Amino acid sequence: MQITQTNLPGVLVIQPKVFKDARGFFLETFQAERYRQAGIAANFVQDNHSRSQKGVLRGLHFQQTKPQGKLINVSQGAVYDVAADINPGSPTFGQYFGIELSDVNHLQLWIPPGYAHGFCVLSDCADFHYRCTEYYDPQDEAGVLWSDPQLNINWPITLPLLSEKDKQLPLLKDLLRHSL
Ligand SMILES: Cc1cn([C@H]2C[C@H](O)[C@@H](COP(=O)(O)OP(=O)(O)O[C@H]3O[C@@H](C)C(=O)[C@@H](O)[C@H]3O)O2)c(=O)[nH]c1=O
Repeated sequence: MQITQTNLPGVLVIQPKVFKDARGFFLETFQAERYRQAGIAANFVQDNHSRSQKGVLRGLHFQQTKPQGKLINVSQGAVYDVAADINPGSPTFGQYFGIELSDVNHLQLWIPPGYAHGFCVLSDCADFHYRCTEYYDPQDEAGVLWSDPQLNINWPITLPLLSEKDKQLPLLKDLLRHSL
């Protein structure tokens, strides 16, 4: 497995070792000791799977007091996945990292607790999996609008399909003003 650092502190791209043979392929999507050695020293408590159709965008989401670290992979299809630094105290505040994750490249993304996260679907359908370091808490969840000009994310789609909740997410500047 290969680990690549990104522009955001702690956000890592993981290329697992893929064993291909006449039957298909095999790969380990998680192995506690090896991922710990790679810098992902996390206690995972919840596994999630969402399926989305082409053009869907979910995000940008985070939990406020119990932030979730997320270890992400796509088992079917392709997505553009984004971690955004929304912490005003961070040297990379306002920056983001985006990467295509797919069932062809088998890449994984590790997003430590504290970042906002979202993705959009590039294939007809995508099965999106993520392992979290904190339990989901609907009272604690928050978000930033996907098209926030301050983040200026270069999404590979222009007219995404959004949940009603995600359409109404605030801009980062308004979120920070209210949390002061
Ligand atoms: C995220 C989540 C949702 N749900 C429920 C709540 C709701 O009825 C339904 C759909 O929830 P949402 O619309 O919030 O799902 P979704 O928009 O897919 O939310 C996810 O988006 C990505 C980008 C993330 O980073 C995740 O942390 C999570 O926020 O599933 C759970 O039961 N557990 C969970 O962990």
